[in-house]
Amino acid sequence: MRVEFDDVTVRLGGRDVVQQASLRVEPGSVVGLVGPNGSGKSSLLRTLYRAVRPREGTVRIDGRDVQHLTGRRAARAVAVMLQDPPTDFDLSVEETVLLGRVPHHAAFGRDTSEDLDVVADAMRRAGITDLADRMVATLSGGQRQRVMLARALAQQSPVLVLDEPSNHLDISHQHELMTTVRSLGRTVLAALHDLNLAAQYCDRVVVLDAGRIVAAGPPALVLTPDLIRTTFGVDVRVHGDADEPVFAFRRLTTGDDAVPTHDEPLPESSLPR
Ligand SMILES: Nc1ncnc2c1ncn2[C@@H]1O[C@H](COP(=O)(O)OP(=O)(O)OP(=O)(O)O)[C@@H](O)[C@H]1O
Repeated sequence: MRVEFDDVTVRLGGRDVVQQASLRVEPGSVVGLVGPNGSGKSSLLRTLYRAVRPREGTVRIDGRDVQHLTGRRAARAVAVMLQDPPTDFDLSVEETVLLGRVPHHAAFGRDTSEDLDVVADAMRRAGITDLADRMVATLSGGQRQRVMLARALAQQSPVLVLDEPSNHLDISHQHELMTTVRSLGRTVLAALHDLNLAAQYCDRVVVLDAGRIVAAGPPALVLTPDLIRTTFGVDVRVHGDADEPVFAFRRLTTGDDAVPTHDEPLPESSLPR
């Protein structure tokens, strides 16, 4: 399914935390949202799964305004894996992953054998089969995050939203997660802090700064040292191939040139759309 943000502005706490964001995500592509803390990544994503209503603009899935979908249709279309999974779950891992099937049930419907198969497959993909009977509240942060991935996978929605999905995961599970996500063939929007993960696994990256989309395009074209320095205020050395850059970061030290601003021209490739 195609996802479109058309001139979206989000106002929270009396401030426009997302300003006139326009973005088109093609069906089956993996798009990474990157940007400093507070730049608006989560707020923009929240408009897609209707946790926030844009003050202006429209968010569409396959041409339909998400605000006009029924709750059930919206839940079938978009699954969400949040940044900080809840810790107060009084459910087992398997019961939690089964919650992903709810949008597929008729009212008061029971779990079917198909549900159980989908859940088993989702747990296998998320590497948590051996945790199936554990209570979620007893798991580590990374294990809990993988449970939330499995729940989102079990939802079988064509659009998947991941909000900083890897912040509790060790390095191996970070790569496993992104490999799994890429293999699904679904439309994926992921807020990511790790630019190396974004560069390696995303078809496109979208850079937000102070609520505005300042660049969008293929990672190797967008994530230039200049843009990284401007947006994140760090110096970067680029290793690896031109197609698959690997970044090493260094804090700007006193005496470095002043951090440039986005008023300076950005590479042409980086223009949104
Ligand atoms: N409910 C709210 N009320 C008021 N302000 C909010 C609310 N939620 C978010 N904000 C503000 O909106 C801005 C954007 O926040 P958002 O969470 O979208 O950023 P982010 O890029 O996802 O940040 P991070 O990388 O830290 O997760 C921040 O300044 C934040 O403080």
